[in-house]
Amino acid sequence: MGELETVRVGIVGASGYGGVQLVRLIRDHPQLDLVYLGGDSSAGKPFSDLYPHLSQATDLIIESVDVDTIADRCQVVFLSLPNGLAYQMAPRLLEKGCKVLDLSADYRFSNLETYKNWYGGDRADAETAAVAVYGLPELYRDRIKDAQLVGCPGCYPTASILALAPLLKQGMIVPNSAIIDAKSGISGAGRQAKTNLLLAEADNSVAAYGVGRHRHTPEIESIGSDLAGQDILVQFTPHLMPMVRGILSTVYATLRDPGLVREDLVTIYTAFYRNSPWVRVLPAGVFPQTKWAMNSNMCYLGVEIDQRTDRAIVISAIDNLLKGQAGQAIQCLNIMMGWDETLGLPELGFYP
Ligand SMILES: NC(=O)C1=CN([C@@H]2O[C@H](COP(=O)(O)OP(=O)(O)OC[C@H]3O[C@@H](n4cnc5c(N)ncnc54)[C@H](OP(=O)(O)O)[C@@H]3O)[C@@H](O)[C@H]2O)C=CC1
Ligand SMILES: CC(=O)N[C@@H](CCC(=O)OP(=O)(O)O)C(=O)O
Repeated sequence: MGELETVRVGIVGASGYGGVQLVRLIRDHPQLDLVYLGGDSSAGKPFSDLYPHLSQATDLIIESVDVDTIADRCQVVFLSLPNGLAYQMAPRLLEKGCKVLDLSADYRFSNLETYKNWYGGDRADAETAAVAVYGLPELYRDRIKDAQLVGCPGCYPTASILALAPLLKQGMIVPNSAIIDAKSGISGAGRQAKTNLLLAEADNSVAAYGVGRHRHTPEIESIGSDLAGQDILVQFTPHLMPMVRGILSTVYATLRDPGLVREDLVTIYTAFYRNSPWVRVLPAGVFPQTKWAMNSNMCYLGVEIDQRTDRAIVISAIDNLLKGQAGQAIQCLNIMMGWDETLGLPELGFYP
């Protein structure tokens, strides 16, 4: 096999939690060359001033965003920005020939009306949105391969959809019966200062938020409906946990076939994810914890059936900043470039 091409990449939103993961992952990736960092309030500062412990990773200075400059320098651009900004940049970056991976919600919805209902904003980029591919490789690998624009999934949707997908795809559950109880570490909220994210507020405490109305609900439902081949609804409740990283998503759904036992589910899930190196289905009776996934791009799945209620219970653990965000974006890029899906990504987590 010949040498793989080295690709010039840039990050817009480099100072944030997604940006800083990307800097580290790109530095450890054999085929990527980091040539551009962009931002807003951090513009003009060397990245190493913001993150001195990463000074050996890059000596780039964060620049204010100028699409022409980015496109001149980069073949691939990661947009790691608050919702509502990527759609103002992506169409021009694509026009100039860049491949774009958006970590925000802007390109996750094939139906822009759904996006506008939940996120607001005035979208004039329907043509661009129509060519975006949802960046969950385990389900859409074939489409990601040919994509120029990938809308990377949210962290809760990644954990929750991977837990539900085999059940939905194979029509195994009663429609609308899925209930998702999910917990996230605080880094899921990004690096912004907010009162509820203060140590004094969040430590030694667990709280639900966005109850019955979190914006990841329509994202899970739209992908879930695509898998099920019919419109489905889910009940989704997120919780903020007193930890930095990780998502644990526990999914309950009523099985159509009461005769199934948990070993059947292990077999079905193992077969479904047999070509997915970043999903590990655990043996019967084993359930994951978030710490297993910390600093790994792996999603761990544990499955069970409660014979009394005929419910499948699937527990999914990921690192919200890796498989839930920056790691998954690199996984998508690997596929877009025709590289091995695992290239440059951390497999083993930090433990304990
Ligand atoms: N955190 C997580 O676990 C996950 C986050 N996501 C999504 O990924 C995206 C990034 O998240 P995260 O890294 O956590 O967010 P952060 O709040 O940590 O970072 C946001 C970044 O956006 C930059 N930025 C803000 N406004 C502008 C602007 N007008 N022009 C240029 N840059 C701007 C900031 O730059 P500056 O400091 O220079 O102002 C900062 O670097 C978000 O859409 C988020 O919803 C998705 C999955 C998981
Ligand atoms: C703990 C926490 O606050 N988590 C974030 C989810 C992060 C994420 O994936 O959000 P996007 O869909 O905006 O990319 C939240 O609930 O808003």
